[in-house]
Amino acid sequence: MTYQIVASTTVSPDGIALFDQKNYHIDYGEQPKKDTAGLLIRSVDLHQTPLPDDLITIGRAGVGVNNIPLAEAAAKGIVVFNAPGANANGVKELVFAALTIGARPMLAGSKWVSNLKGDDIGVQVEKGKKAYVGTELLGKKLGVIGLGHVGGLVANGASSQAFGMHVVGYDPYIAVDTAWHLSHHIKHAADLKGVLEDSDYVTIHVPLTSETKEMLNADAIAMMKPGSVLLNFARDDVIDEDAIIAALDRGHLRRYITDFASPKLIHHPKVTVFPHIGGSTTAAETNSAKMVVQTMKNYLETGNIRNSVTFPDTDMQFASPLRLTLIHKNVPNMVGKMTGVLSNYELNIVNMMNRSQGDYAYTMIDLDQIDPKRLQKIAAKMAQIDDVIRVRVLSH
Ligand SMILES: NC(=O)c1ccc[n+]([C@@H]2O[C@H](COP(=O)([O-])OP(=O)(O)OC[C@H]3O[C@@H](n4cnc5c(N)ncnc54)[C@H](O)[C@@H]3O)[C@@H](O)[C@H]2O)c1
Ligand SMILES: O=C(O)CC[C@@H](O)C(=O)O
Repeated sequence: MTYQIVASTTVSPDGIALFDQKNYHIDYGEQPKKDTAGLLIRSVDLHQTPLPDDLITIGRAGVGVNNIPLAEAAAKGIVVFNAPGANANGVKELVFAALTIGARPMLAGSKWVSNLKGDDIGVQVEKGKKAYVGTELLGKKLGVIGLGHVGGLVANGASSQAFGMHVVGYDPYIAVDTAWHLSHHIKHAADLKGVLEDSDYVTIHVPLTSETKEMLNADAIAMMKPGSVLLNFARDDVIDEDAIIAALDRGHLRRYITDFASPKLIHHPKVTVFPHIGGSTTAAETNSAKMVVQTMKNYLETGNIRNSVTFPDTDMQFASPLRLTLIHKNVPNMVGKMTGVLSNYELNIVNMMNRSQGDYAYTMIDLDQIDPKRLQKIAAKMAQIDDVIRVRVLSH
């Protein structure tokens, strides 16, 4: 079987190349077509894009999935994958550049130097450099909101001897594994106020969700220390832009440094904007694309799920000739109904797995070899069970 993949040209070719020519046909673009099995994208906004019923998976070569209509995808049985942690180091390094930019007026100094004229540039520099005196990060307090892959690296790095900052972190949903990797030098704040009130620098690393939308609004900014610097490499909408601009204008915030451009921000004298390049390093792009393509392929070929943001992880060895996979609602007695259909056809189940996550569940059923036409008939019967969303038949 050949799977049709639509891949964005912005995704690293090293990742796309993992779709072998024997089993995959690649079209370049960002819109799924009628027979598209997999859509591979970066930041393109899919909220207005119709998702065809036969689309099996969407891969996001990156972390943030706010550009994908997750609820619609889950309801249609489309499994969405991202690449957790794959670009975290790239973002961390840019955040350290931003912290240093926040401490020292190096961009303004560099701009000043590049506009100097005459043969005595060295003399002019030595005379004029007093206008570009900065501060140091050593001993300053950094508040980190969100201690996942990026926030964890930033917090650990800033609290290390190399930077010597006092770090306080806030993450009410921190994963146990992530918490294990945090330096014991990092203090934990119980609430947003605890991370904001004394920090000289605050950096935010949360996903954009309905809960985190405008998390840094006027009330939160009012809790921040006067003269502090805010960094946002997460998403534009985790802050209230007007509230930030007002706080900069009245001098409550000293600088806002962000990876997200907007008409109001780009010309503000106290704002530094990057063109969303946190994950734009060769390593980050390659890691993200390879990670997500591997998970898409694994799902398409074996039905196993890893790193999906919409469905639970499964890992069942594909040792029998045939596999049925069913995406269904997480309601009682689904397994009973499925096995009921199979027993009507007197089929022997070789292996089975059922996992649920929120409103949805996923079942994999391995079977011995049977006539392919008979199996298609059985799959069609399974698809008619109430609350079953999608049935796939896999063979090898
Ligand atoms: N600028 C870029 O190019 C770039 C690159 C990578 C990621 N990002 C953005 O940064 C976000 C974080 O990336 P990551 O790789 O660290 O993701 P992650 O999933 O590893 O970490 C996110 C962390 O935020 C925490 N969190 C969730 N809601 C929270 C809340 N209300 N308060 C405090 N903490 C909360 C989670 O518990 C988790 O630990 C991404 O979702 C994406 O939007 C941007
Ligand atoms: O450059 C990209 O694809 C987006 C990177 C980043 O915002 C992410 O969420 O991973």
